[in-house]
Amino acid sequence: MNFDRTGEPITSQRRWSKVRVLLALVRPHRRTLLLSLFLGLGATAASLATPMATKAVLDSLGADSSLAKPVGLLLGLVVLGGVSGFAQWLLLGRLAERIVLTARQSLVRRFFQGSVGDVQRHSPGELVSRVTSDTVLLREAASSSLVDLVNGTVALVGSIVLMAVLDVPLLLSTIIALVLIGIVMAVLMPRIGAAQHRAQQAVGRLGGLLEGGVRALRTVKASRAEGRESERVLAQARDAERHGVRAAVIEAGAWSIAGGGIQLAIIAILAIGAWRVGEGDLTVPTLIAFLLYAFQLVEPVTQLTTTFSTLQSGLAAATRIQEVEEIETEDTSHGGSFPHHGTTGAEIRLQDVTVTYPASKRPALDAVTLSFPRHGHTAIVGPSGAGKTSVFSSLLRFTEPGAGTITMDGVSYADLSIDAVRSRITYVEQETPLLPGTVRENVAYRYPQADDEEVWAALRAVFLEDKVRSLPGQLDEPVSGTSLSGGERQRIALARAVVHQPEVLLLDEATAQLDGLTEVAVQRVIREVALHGSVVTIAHRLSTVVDADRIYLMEAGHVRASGTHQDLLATDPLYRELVDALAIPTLPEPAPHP
Ligand SMILES: Nc1ncnc2c1ncn2[C@@H]1O[C@H](COP(=O)(O)OP(=O)(O)OP(=O)(O)O)[C@@H](O)[C@H]1O
Repeated sequence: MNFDRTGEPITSQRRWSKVRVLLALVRPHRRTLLLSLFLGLGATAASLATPMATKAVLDSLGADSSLAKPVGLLLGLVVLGGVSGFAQWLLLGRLAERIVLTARQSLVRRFFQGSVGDVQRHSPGELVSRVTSDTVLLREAASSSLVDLVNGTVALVGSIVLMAVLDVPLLLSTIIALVLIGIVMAVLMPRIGAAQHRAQQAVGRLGGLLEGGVRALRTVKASRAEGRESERVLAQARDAERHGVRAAVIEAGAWSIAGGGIQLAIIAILAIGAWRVGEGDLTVPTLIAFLLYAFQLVEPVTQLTTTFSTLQSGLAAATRIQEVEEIETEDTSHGGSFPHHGTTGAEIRLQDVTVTYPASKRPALDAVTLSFPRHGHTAIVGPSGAGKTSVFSSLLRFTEPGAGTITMDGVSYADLSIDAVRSRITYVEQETPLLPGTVRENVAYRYPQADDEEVWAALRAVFLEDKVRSLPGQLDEPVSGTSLSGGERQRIALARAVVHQPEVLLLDEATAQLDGLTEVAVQRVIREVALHGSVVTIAHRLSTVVDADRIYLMEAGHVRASGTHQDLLATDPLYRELVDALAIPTLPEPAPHP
């Protein structure tokens, strides 16, 4: 039995599921594959018939008959083989590219349609390597290898049958060589596959580490850790090289054994054949035709060796692709929608909501009850790990609660589609990621139908109009080429939230210190959106909490207290501690209650 890297046995069921990944890729292109198989068989048939046609030419020499017919046949076979082979390779080249596209489409859709938790369990660099390099390995296995496998087998079996027609005793040495080669291959091929799988895993880890390192390049440099970081990434490159070399060495061994075995069989055929010709037991044309078949065997045998190796590498890639295929896609349209509502904003309630993450024993939210009114600003505060982000994840349905209910405008989330819920919520992440594209595309991301006037108005609201007008491309300036500061990036994300009046705005404030302008922009956005909609903030700034209409103080998955800033200051020591940490400068202590 073979074992994978984790020590888990590679059972026939797991092997079969990898094959299923390959077949699923091929299925949409089966007609093209069948056509190229058919053309390949044409080429194989032509090459199988060639020794017989050669024998016919040689036989006609002694028989005083016309040479024209057998020579014409030989020429015809050469043309048939050439044309079929050419057409087959053209088709296969196209098929390979289509297969790689099919695989990439399926993976990319999984990434974007899988749940946040499932997708983000993988490192981005790892996922990239699966889309870019693993699909290429799979492409070879799913296109030319499948065709080569069939053609090689037909050529092998056809040659043996035709050799048997020519002379059975001579066939014996060929059969012995083929059986020995088969045994050696059965032992070596799984080892090639395992080494290739490990090399691919190392390349995947390399992608993950590289992505993380480049993302944190400033920290790396400021910590003078360039050498350490590149060593960490290169260790994976060396690991990939080690396993790659191991696979190549085994492959070279397998290839030489296969080729060498056939060469030895040819020598044996030549020696035995020559002796039998001398005995008058065999004709020269038959021996030549037999030798031509034996020489022809070199190609299918070595081709099958290479094909098996390519298939192994494709199956190893299929395993890694299958891991992504196992990410369940979210059906965002399943469920009901809201009845037409004429009012602005939305009222949301969480009733006894409990959330426990798969990897965790303790619930992140434990029977939490919260309500967010249709209009106004509600802040959630609490120490790290209190469950604030989990409230947002539940509101956005990134996470489904294990117990309890969430309702929006009185309709339970259970009766609503994910699309219906998310269509009414605008979310500003703490990290405020900008997407590849222009300033306009980034600002209008949530509301793509926004016209230029609306985009400029949103930029104006967050004090970014002058900055964007100063860029050479203005709204068409790509954000990747723009040296936007951290605060400016946060304000682009805020502009994205206000380009269209949101019904519900979930704002996860940055924990890092905001520049004064950005802080004012945050307050302004909260105030304006809260006039007509519901704003819920995960607040990390004193300026955000003081004006909130209501504050929920969370601790260890519970709601510990709620009220206004002044209420909580007066009643809750944990809140006072938090405020002390947030306050710059510290607020004066409230006057003691009489
Ligand atoms: N995907 C996850 N898998 C397992 N545990 C998680 C996951 N996300 C959060 N947790 C855990 O759930 C608890 C609540 O996390 P949550 O992110 O909601 O807290 P938070 O109040 O937002 O913290 P912070 O202010 O540090 O962001 C923590 O103990 C956290 O470790």
